[in-house]
Amino acid sequence: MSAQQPPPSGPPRLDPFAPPAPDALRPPRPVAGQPQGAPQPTAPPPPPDPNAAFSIRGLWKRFGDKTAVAGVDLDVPSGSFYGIVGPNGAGKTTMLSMATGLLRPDFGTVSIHGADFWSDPVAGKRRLGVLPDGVRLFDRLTGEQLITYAGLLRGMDRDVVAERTADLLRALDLAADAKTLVVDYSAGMTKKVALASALIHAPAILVLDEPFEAVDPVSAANIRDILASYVRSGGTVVVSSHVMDLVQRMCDHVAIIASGRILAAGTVDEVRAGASLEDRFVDLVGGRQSAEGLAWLRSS
Ligand SMILES: Nc1ncnc2c1ncn2[C@@H]1O[C@H](COP(=O)(O)OP(=O)(O)OP(=O)(O)O)[C@@H](O)[C@H]1O
Repeated sequence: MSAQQPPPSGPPRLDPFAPPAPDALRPPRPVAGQPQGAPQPTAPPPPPDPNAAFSIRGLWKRFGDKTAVAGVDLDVPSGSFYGIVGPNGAGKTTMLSMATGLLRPDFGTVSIHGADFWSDPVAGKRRLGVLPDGVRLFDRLTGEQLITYAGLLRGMDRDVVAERTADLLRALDLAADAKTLVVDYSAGMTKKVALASALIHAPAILVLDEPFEAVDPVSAANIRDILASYVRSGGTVVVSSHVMDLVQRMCDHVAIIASGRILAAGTVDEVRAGASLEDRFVDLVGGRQSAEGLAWLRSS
């Protein structure tokens, strides 16, 4: 159809690629005069905290009919070691992807040290080191080449990149496999080389989605040491993990997320409220299933 032709008459057609109408995404607003027990209006969230490493307000993401993140407000204090925990499909990866520029939110804001992220994502990304979950790497490069590439992409000096690459390969126990193609790495080695690529430019904030998945215990302890010293020197770390015990020991703050909402957030001691983080998590999230339905699984 040429630009001169008038638009077709008749009822408007539905565009399958159009984003859902805002009102379809938001939680139902309580109606004035509803009977007792009806949902009450919630107070508007406070404005973004300019001192926080991340200040997230009213973040929403929907995929078709599925609401993955349903109005998250979260402040990650600068210099904190912040754990994000939640059951499978809770929305952790989706939330972190929106906070780090990998996925555009449907609604809401993300501020990094007071600056609105999505109005200038390139500036925001300069402050971040990100270990995304399940993103393909350039795996036809060797481990050494991949880390070097990440440093050069950040505009770093070649000599500094070479020095830091060697340091990172050594610290993450990858030096012997520096010349091996990443495609031939194990899952844990791949995780470590991706972590090294996120660290090379010494970012102010590190966001690590499941950094310990598939990593052996010695390497995991080395990574924990690296992250703890990074936080002691003023950096901020946000990690998502399913390992409650690890989060309780390693992090100073934690948020529990389920069905796209924050159920509890604060210091680890505030959130666990005298119980273990795991017990608190199970209390808040629920979902324990009995194995009764799997009687057929028992050997005779
Ligand atoms: N690109 C996508 N398209 C459709 N649905 C998606 C997409 N990404 C995520 N989802 C859905 O959004 C929900 C949240 O997924 P997400 O990966 O954020 O959860 P998660 O908390 O990181 O889970 P896990 O702990 O299992 O990694 C899930 O129901 C998932 O199926």
